[in-house]
Amino acid sequence: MARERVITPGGGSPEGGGSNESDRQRDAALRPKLLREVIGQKKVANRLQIAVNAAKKLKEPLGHILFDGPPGLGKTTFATVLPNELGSSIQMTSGPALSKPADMLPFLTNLEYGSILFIDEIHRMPRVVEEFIYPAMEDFRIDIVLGEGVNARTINMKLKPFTLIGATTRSGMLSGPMRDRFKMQEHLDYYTIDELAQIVSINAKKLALPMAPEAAVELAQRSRGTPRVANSRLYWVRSYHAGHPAIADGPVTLDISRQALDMQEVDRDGLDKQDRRYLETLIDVFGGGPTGVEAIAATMNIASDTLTDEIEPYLLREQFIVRSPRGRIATPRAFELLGKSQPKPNGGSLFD
Ligand SMILES: Nc1ncnc2c1ncn2[C@@H]1O[C@H](COP(=O)(O)OP(=O)(O)OP(=O)(O)O)[C@@H](O)[C@H]1O
Repeated sequence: MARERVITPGGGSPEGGGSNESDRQRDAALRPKLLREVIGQKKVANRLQIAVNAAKKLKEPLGHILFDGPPGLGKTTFATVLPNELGSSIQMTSGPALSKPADMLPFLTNLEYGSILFIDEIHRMPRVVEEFIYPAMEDFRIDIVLGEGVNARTINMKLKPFTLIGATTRSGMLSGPMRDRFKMQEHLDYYTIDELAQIVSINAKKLALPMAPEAAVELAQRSRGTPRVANSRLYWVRSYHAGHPAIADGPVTLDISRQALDMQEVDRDGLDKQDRRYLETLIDVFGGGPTGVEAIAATMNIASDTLTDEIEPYLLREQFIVRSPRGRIATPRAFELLGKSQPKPNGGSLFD
């Protein structure tokens, strides 16, 4: 298995968008170790398998890879599976932890032939660091400037050929030159109920939690198409089950799964309190929109990045909201969910 080294300049933690440290530790325990254990994302997994086979056969490092997609869909999972497949090591950091070129040095000097450097939230890396690693990505060398002004000298340092894996929830924020340096660019999409139910069943087994297949499907249906959400709901169902002596000895049934999720205020569409608060704000405060995301964020007292990266992608996909040039608009489905009637400006619908 791969050796994993997490080095964070400045002592920070390599946090990615959309998850806190305890989520990350729990995720790590449930993460698939090999490509064949990865559920769903079949086209991506097949392409990666070919790239891994080729790298092994040609005895070359894997080309640089960029993963993009909403949080919790498996970008880190794919990045950590690859060194296991290749028998190489991985170092992990994140864009916000790399504020200056010197922050890259511990990683670059620790590289081994064919090892992986994983940068989560790569879109948040400052431009100066981005430009510093271009030659590292292209020619496996870096230019270090020593001294200042007229005394400045540039030293050229050779690096061991390696693979950079970047993960981003916002590929649009990456510069063109950075994006172009990745040989493979893979987009991860939401999972089907079936795929998520498989992940739930496998992870329930890893946690030694007996669970009826219908209970796993119920949990999958309420997990916003996202494995990380499914994992966190699974941990809650496990606590609910263990916390009720009357049921703790039997398996988790459909009923138990429903009761646990109802208690956590996760509805049948998988929306939680935060999602409903978003829709309530948009409908009650802004009349269903159109309104800008900054205004919604300020009213909810929440960072607008959290809305755009974590809450909105699923609401958009499930058509509870739409985006227009003038801002976000609640759809009839959102009004229906909250039991509100839709205003008809000028006698017409918002969508006229
Ligand atoms: N394809 C998959 N098959 C099985 N389990 C998966 C898969 N993708 C993700 N998971 C599960 O979901 C958890 C979260 O996934 P992961 O941390 O890779 O998401 P991420 O996209 O990197 O999120 P972020 O960008 O927020 O860091 C993993 O620990 C794993 O348990």
